Amino acid sequence: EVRKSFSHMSADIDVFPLEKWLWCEEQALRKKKELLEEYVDPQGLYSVRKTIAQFLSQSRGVRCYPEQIVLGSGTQLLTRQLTKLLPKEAIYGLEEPGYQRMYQLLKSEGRVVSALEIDQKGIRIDALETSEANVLLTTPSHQFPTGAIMPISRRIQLLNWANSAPDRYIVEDDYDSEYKYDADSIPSLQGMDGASRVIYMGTFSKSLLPGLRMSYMVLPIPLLEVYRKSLHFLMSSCSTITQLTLQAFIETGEYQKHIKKTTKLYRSRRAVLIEKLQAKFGDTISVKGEKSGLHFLVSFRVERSEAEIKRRAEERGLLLYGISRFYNQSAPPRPPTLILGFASMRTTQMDEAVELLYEAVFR
Ligand SMILES: Cc1ncc(COP(=O)(O)O)c(CN[C@H](CF)CCC(=O)O)c1O
Repeated sequence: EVRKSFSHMSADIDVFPLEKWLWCEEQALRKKKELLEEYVDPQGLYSVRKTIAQFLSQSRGVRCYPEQIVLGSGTQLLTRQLTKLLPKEAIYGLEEPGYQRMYQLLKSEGRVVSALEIDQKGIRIDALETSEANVLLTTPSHQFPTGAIMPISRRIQLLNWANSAPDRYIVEDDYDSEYKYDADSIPSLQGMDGASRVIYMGTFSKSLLPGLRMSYMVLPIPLLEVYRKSLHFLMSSCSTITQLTLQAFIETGEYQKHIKKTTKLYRSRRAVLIEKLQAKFGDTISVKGEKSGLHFLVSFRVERSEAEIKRRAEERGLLLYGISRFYNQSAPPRPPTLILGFASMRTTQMDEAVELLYEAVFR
């Protein structure tokens, strides 16, 4: 149904290789069921972390030992654990616009958070340097939500920033980095970091399903030592079954196959949707952030406000998300801008969804 088809938070279950996943799950359960009798390693099963470390090295140039990986059921939960490893007087810098749930999480933890200006290359170094922030959360692969891809030059500046004062860290949130269309994949910041300044965050929510709640962070060795001392009491928050199934799914090559297949599918869904939007809206819209990831931004050169467009869409049964949800400490700019996801947008739904969007903007 077309109601949630523009949502950047939803996946398309019809695209998920359920039969293969179930086969992996059955193998895992039959061969390793005794692991379910006990609590496994708080960081997640070593064998699973080894598989993920190998995958990260090949796909993202992340350099780490399995020991440095911590599995967690969600990026937020891992970030909460991370704040307990960092100096308690740390000041957190987040991108503006940025991942508002991370901003809200840090505030709820009583942390000092400053929202920092970005440009078309991602976080601005001058904004970072004039701020008091010493822990920066950034999304260099595909800035969330604008889609900016951070070039190597800016990445080097960022690493220089992190190395020019003590207790500075960069949290590299690499969500949906598996999907690149018209841009070559730039290796991770973590792989360029020679000084244990980068904490790498990843998730299977975008490449597989958010419902699996399988995410991970890669801790630099010094922080791993703090983790082992201060968070040793935590039990793993990820289901052992899901861990074992994911391991089998990666080791049998099914994960790589799925990424290839969905990259092709999402590339074409994205192209067809943009074509239909441009055919319908002409030069009243501008699209950006479509070179990678599972969503892009559309700005509308119209008088109507974002809130008004959202409301009229909902009246017509179409759920929309506006850019203002990602502004934490400043007002969103004009013109009204929406974040349109295409991972769960079937091509058969596009005409209806675009028509409803058009009515919400112009009727
Ligand atoms: C920047 C960013 N880093 C990670 C995740 C993945 O988190 P997890 O599934 O917990 O591993 C998301 C997921 N995207 C959010 C949930 F869909 C968007 C919410 C909204 O827009 O309110 C994200 O945007």
